[in-house]
Amino acid sequence: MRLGPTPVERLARARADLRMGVPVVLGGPSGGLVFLAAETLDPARLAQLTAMAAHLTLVITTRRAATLKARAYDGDIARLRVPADASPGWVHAVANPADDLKSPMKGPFQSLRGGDAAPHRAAIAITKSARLLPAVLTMELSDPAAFAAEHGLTMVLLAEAETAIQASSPLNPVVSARVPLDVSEAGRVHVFRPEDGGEEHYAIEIGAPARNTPVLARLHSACFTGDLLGSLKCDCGPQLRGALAQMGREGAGVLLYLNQEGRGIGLANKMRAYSLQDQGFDTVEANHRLGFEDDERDFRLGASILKQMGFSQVRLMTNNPAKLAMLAANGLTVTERVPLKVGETGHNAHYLATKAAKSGHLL
Ligand SMILES: Nc1nc2c(ncn2[C@@H]2O[C@H](COP(=O)(O)OP(=O)(O)OP(=O)(O)O)[C@@H](O)[C@H]2O)c(=O)[nH]1
Ligand SMILES: [Zn+2]
Repeated sequence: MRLGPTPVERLARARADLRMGVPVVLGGPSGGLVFLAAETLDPARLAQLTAMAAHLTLVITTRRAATLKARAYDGDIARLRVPADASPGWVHAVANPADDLKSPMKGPFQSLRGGDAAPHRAAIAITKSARLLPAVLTMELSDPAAFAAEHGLTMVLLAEAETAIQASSPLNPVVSARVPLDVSEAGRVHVFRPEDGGEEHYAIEIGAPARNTPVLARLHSACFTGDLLGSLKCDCGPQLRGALAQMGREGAGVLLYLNQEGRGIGLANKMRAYSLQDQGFDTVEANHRLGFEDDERDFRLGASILKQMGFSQVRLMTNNPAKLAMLAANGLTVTERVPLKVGETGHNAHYLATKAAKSGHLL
C-alpha cells in the first residue's frame, strides 16, 4: 500500500482547499478542469485565471439558474460563460442571492450547451459537500495532471469523485461513555466518525434498550439555533428535549444527533436562508434561491448507526415520511411512527405549515 492519500482522502483535502479559496483540479477521461468555489474566490486568483484562459465558466445549479432566468441545458446544472471583464463582485452576485432583490439585473447570461458537463456536475457536488454555496468557477485543462503538479494543487479523478459522492462513507464507532442526563441517569453518548473526513455524529442511548424488540428512536438533525439558542423560528429544540424526555419516561430509547445542520447545507447557508426568509421567501423557496434542494441530508447515516448499534426494529419519533421511507429502504423495520408535535410558536407556525404543504410532513 502507498502512504499517499486514497481517492476519498484526496476528496477530503479538496473540500478543505475549496473552503479556503484554493483551486482544485478534476481529471476527466480526456482533459479536465480546475475549479474554485465562487463563494471563496479572491480577486488575485480570478485575475490569474482570467489571464490564463480564453474564457472561464461559472457553473450554478438549475435551482439558482431559475431565479436568475438563465437557461440550463445540462439537467440539474447550468454552465454560464463568464464575461471577459467580470469582477469578483459579479461572480459573488451570481452565486449568492443575498442582493437579488436590491439589484435584480445581473444578466443577460450566455448558457453553454453541448460538450461534457460531468466534471462540472462533480465540481458542484464536491462544493456542496464542503457546505459552500453551489457555484464554481471553472477553467478547462488539456493536461490536468501536469497543471496540478505545476501549481501544487489537489487533484481528484472524475470517476473516483463520482463514486465517492454517491457512496455513503463508512461510520466507525470511536468511543462511548456514560453521561447522566436530567431525563435519565442511565444516559450514554456514543461518537461515530466517518472515514471521509466529514462531521462526526452521535448516538444518545437512554437506559439499556433491548436489541431484539422495537426501540423508541429519534433521528435528530443538528440545529444550532434551535437546539442551543432556543430559536423560535423552528421546533428543533422542543423536539430534541421532548424526544429525550419521552425516552426517559419509558426508560429506554436511542436518539441520533446527526450533524447535518440546516437540512445538510451547513450553518452559514442556513443563515443565508434565514436572511432570504426575512425578505419574504419560505423555507423551501429560500433553499432553492441559494441553489440547493429543499433537503440535502443523507438519510442513510441514521440507518447505518442504528444497525451498528444492533437495532433492527424502531418505533420512530417523527413527522417526516421521508425518514420512515429511508429507514425501511436501508434495512430497518419501522413498527410504529410516534408523532412528535411540540414547540409550535407564533414565529414557526408558517415554517411548520410550509413543511406540511411542500415537504409532505404529517401534521
Ligand atoms: N435549510 C434550512 N434548514 C432549516 C431551517 N429550519 C430548520 N432547519 C434545519 O432542519 C433540520 C430539522 O430537522 P429534523 O429535526 O430532523 O426535522 P424534520 O426533517 O423536519 O423531521 P421531524 O422533526 O422528524 O418530523 C435541522 O437540521 C435544522 O437546522 C430552514 O429554514 N432552512
Ligand atoms: Zn431548528
